Amino acid sequence: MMQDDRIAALATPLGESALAVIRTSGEGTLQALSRGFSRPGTLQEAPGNTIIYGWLQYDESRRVDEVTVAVFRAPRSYTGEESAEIYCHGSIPGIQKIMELLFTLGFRQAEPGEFSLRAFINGKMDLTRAEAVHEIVRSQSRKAQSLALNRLSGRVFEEIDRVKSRLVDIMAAVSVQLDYPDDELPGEDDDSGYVRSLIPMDTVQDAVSGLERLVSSYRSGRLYQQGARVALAGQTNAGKSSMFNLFLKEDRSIVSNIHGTTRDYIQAPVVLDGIPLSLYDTAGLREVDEIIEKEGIRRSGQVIENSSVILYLVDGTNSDKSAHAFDEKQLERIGELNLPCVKIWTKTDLPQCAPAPKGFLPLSMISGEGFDRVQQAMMEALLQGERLAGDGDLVIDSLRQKQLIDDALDGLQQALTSMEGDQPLDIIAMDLQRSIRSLGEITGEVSSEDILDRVFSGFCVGK
Ligand SMILES: Nc1nc2c(c(=O)[nH]1)N(C=O)[C@@H](CNc1ccc(C(=O)N[C@@H](CCC(=O)O)C(=O)O)cc1)CN2
Ligand SMILES: Nc1nc2c(ncn2[C@@H]2O[C@H](COP(=O)(O)OP(=O)(O)OP(=O)(O)O)[C@@H](O)[C@H]2O)c(=O)[nH]1
Ligand SMILES: [Mg+2]
Repeated sequence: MMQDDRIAALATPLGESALAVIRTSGEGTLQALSRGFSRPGTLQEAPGNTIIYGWLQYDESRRVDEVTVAVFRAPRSYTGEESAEIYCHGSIPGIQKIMELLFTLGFRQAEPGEFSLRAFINGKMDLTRAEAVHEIVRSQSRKAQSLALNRLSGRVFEEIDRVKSRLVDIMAAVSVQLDYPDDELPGEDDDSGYVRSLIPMDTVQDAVSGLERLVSSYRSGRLYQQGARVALAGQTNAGKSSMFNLFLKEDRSIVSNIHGTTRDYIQAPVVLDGIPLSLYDTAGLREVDEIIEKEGIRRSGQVIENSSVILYLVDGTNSDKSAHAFDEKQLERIGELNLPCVKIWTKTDLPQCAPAPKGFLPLSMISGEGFDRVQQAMMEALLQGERLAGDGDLVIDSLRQKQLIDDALDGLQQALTSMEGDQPLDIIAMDLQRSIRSLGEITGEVSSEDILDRVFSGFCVGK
């Protein structure tokens, strides 16, 4: 990607809307834009952070749209470059015509994430903030958006920077010793004590626990951003579709006492505790020869295998022994797949319902009794020991960041082991250096084209 040319992109969805925003950026943007503007002088002389009204046009007789243009002067803009935002009418052909005009004026279509890439290159934001911009746009729940806002305001950056600067201080002292090994070198026998005086264990331990906290927030970060797939499974008539409707608070899936009512699985989105869930009602499991139902069961099997958590329902009023054996076989298979599973005993409102066996949560779809407990158990299964994040918590949501923190932790743990094993100072220094490098990569202080490509290519065009 070149940084010295002018880029343009639609920043809002392409569709019918009251207004649409087209972003432009790069040195010479206002000069270029003014050649297609009804008031070229006004636009060129406009101070930064002002809005100019006028027409986009090839000339007086070939007008393209009536617009307002927001003017940003370098370095006071999102990208840090001279920029302009065009507020036009939100019509698809209108937008297309404006983009064509911009191309003839010397702008090119921006790559995905290119505005944010430029902001990073021009020192407007570090990589954790740039990733947060993208995470905000993608957030599917209010909680996910709040957590991404914390990151945009620099909370991840600050935490990483805090840990890193302590390690850098240690490295500085270590480097001096490595460069001038003869200075104040104590006796050979007392080497480890001297290494420990240069590298305070508790500072390294503190760095480890800070980084471990961040890594462990990743699971809930993922959960808030990506959500989870929840499959309702069990034999026919167990109450899966009833439960599906209970989740959605809507009569969405057909419920009947005829076994095999649901054949095609049904998917619906639902947000629970700020976590966007994809809920699947599946075909009841049973041995059948009928070809359509058989296919429905096969497809449901795939949905179940690909879910993050399974809610397995058993009809508590069914006293049939072979039915119980069938359930046990299914649960065994789920166990083998290593999928988290919540076992639910349904129809507890009916007098013929047997008491829920050990490990099963009782539930009545009619009264809703037990539903809170089931939802809670499902969340616990999804979080696997993590606690739910609060709005103000520091939670990471980038696999890239998580992997780099893992690398940094690895280096620190290695350093600690080497210290315990009284390894020479230069070996320990290499481990510390590796950690520092990984931390620098998280914020983008250390970066390469590859890294930047990986971060920004997933963005939307116009971001
Ligand atoms: N019109 C508009 N609204 C927007 C954005 C945008 O790019 N344009 N944003 C895009 O994500 C978000 C806000 N983020 C922004 C970040 C920095 C600057 C900016 O111009 N910063 C300058 C000037 C700051 C100042 O005047 O004090 C700077 O940092 O130097 C603008 C928006 C959401 N709303
Ligand atoms: N009393 C009572 N009836 C229930 C309960 N849950 C489900 N039912 C009834 O049980 C029958 C089957 O419920 P569904 O939700 O259709 O069962 P399913 O698991 O989706 O069945 P298939 O689609 O055939 O696999 C319906 O008549 C429901 O009204 C419950 O908790 N209490
Ligand atoms: Mg059903």
